[in-house]
Amino acid sequence: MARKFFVGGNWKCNGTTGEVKKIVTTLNEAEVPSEDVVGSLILFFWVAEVVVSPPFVFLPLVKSLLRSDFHVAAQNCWVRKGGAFTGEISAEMLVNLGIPWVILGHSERRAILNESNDFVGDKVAYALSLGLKVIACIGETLEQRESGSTMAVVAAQTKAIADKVSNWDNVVFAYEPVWAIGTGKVATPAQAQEVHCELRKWLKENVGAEIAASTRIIYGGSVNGANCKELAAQRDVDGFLVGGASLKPEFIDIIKSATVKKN
Ligand SMILES: O=C(CO)COP(=O)(O)O
Repeated sequence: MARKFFVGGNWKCNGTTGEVKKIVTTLNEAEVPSEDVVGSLILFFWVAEVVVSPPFVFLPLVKSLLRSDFHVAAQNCWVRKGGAFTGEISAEMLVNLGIPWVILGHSERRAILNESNDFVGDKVAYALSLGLKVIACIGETLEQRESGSTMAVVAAQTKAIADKVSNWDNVVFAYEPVWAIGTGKVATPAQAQEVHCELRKWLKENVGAEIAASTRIIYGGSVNGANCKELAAQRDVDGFLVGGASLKPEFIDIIKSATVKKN
């Protein structure tokens, strides 16, 4: 089955009510290839799945205003059933609010909040068990890349998730090299393709050929309107997780890169 191009916008810890409304208006007015609008068999391969991820407090507002062919994601959720965990948001709450997606294991949470591979694996498994769809983030630091351990790091992060997942239908991997996040230093198309290809190979060998072929691996790290086309042309790049540029109108151009022909 063809992997549908996926574009996620991670708004991180940004925005006021006014700014959020402005971004949603821009998205709602954009003409992009999308599921519901196109909706025909002939153009099926052409469409993109678009998911935006505002901070928790804006989720209900964004969900209520956003066009129906785009979806929303939370940026995190608690690892198990909710309860006495002050300051946390549970997966049950996301389900209750009708939030279909959640981003888990973002490098900012791994690095700043000390989320371990195991902890992220548990979160992914729990969120999936409640029916949430998960964007699972993985990626190496500059130090790890320079010491030649990129694939070992990415494989260990993936294994901690794979060990706890049995149904892969609702999993998208986001490969986000830490050195490319928010730095303006984007991975070259060849660097992105290399890791995506290796990761797919890892999935084939350790999970199964079918799952490796159908699971989307998207790239994140300084993606913008200018560099998205070259990246989108890479065979194993199935879309993007966009930070800074997802707050700007150029996010629309990034969505449109879904139509770029693969090399
Ligand atoms: O972390 C990211 C998306 O999750 C990428 O952020 P930037 O696009 O701002 O580099």
